[in-house]
Amino acid sequence: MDEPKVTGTKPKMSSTRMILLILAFLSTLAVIALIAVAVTQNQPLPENIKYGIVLDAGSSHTNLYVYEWPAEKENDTGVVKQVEVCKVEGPGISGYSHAPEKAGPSLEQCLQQAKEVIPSAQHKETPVYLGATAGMRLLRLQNESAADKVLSSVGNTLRSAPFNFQGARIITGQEEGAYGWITINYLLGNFKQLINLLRAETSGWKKLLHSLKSLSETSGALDLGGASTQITFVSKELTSESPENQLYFRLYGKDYQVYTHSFLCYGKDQALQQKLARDLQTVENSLLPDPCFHKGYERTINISDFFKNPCTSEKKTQLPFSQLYIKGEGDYQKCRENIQNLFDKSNCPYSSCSFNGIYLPPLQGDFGAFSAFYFVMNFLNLTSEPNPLALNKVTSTIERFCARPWQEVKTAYHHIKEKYLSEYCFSGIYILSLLENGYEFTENNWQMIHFLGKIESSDAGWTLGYMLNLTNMIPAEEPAGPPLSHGSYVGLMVLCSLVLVSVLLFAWLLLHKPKCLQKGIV
Ligand SMILES: O=c1[nH]cnc2c1ncn2[C@@H]1O[C@H](COP(=O)(O)OP(=O)(O)O)[C@@H](O)[C@H]1O
Ligand SMILES: [Ca+2]
Repeated sequence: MDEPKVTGTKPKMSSTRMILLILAFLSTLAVIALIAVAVTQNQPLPENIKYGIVLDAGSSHTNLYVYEWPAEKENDTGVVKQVEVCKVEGPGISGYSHAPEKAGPSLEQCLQQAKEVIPSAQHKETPVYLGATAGMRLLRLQNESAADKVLSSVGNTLRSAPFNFQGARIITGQEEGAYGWITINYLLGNFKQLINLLRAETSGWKKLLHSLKSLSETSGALDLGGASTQITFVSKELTSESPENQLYFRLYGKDYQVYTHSFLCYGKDQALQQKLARDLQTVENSLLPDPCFHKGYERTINISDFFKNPCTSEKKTQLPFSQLYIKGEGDYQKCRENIQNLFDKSNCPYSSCSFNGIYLPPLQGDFGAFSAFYFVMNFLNLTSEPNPLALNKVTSTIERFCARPWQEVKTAYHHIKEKYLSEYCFSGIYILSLLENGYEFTENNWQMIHFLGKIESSDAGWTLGYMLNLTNMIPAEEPAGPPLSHGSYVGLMVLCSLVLVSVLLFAWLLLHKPKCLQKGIV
């Protein structure tokens, strides 16, 4: 008798199917286990936080900054952030020249605040640096021994704090410019290489695209203080005509040729002193009508100490009065012409200059403008981002603000310190003049300037760059490390697993040959 053919082959087919089914089941289990292990076993370790303190001893006041970063990642870019800022009461340390022993104790309140922010177990290992800028540069020129005494007083106070004292010194204008440039580019993520982008877990697409755009670009830095101002940017001019303005950096495996210059006496407070010293050359009596102050505003100035300042001493004249009475006129145009005289464009020994015969290569790329550039423009509502205002809009706003009578301004902004409020008109016009007449920004590249106070949670300024450099946190070469972040690693594992499942499914479909495949429906 013939055995029915079908019954002999049927058990063979179903055993293959069984094996495939078991395989598929086991693979799925394996994939689930793989993902579970990846998620649980590869959790980042609890972070060990480090701290650093920098005091910015500026001409007008001192700020203390506390920074923190995860110890394991200190060579990565963009991991250090500001966690505290404390404004020291009273004047800048150069204001203690008549009582230097009081300069140090003035810092104590802010040091106390730093002690509360940083866990006490870490006080001893936390470095503290003090950098003094143009106020102390001027004091050193005027009275070197007074400057030394002030520095030794602040040094003594910092040494007696529980932190790791690393020095109190006057930084050069070049350093101030360079560290400001490093700070903003570090915070903007401009030093990030592709590998860091892959590691960045928190950045969204927008940030990623921004970083990609700026992979090969950096932002220039414009810093306006009370006593000096700095301009720093990457210049594409290969040979520099003025070596003292040229800096070379190798950061995260890339070379940067950076132009920088610091103009002493061109911070906004000293620029006002310079302007008044010029006005005093032509004044007929002790009454000075001043177009840079609001109509109705009056101020009295003591002449006796006025010309002791190195920024005004060249203009010293004998005057038959000891006090000068300033009366505001609120006239934009006259003030602008007045301020313009501070920028001497008459001689340039190079192919191009800013002013006073100082070399300036062609302006390049975006600029971050911070410190008083930001304070003043922010007060005037002229910091609009991401679409900066056009130059003519900026000019007309400042013109209108200067034309407002002082009584009206005072009433409208009664919460603002009179010292600042009375000078926003002058400062606004000075900023325009410095950028337009001094550096020759035009309406075409004005919008490349971005007025910024903070980047994420950190203030724009030289202090962060100073600390990064002194703690060796910016390596010349890109640090080696795990190429992927925890998030990217898990993501990749999931992706691989999905591919694996799809392949297995496909194999099963091929072997199983469901009817729809055989008929060519799928
Ligand atoms: O809130 C503010 N509004 C206007 N100006 C401000 C404000 N805070 C600080 N400033 C000014 O910013 C400038 C900061 O200069 P800084 O003290 O850093 O001098 P430096 O950098 O030349 O040594 C000073 O002119 C100070 O008056
Ligand atoms: Ca400053």
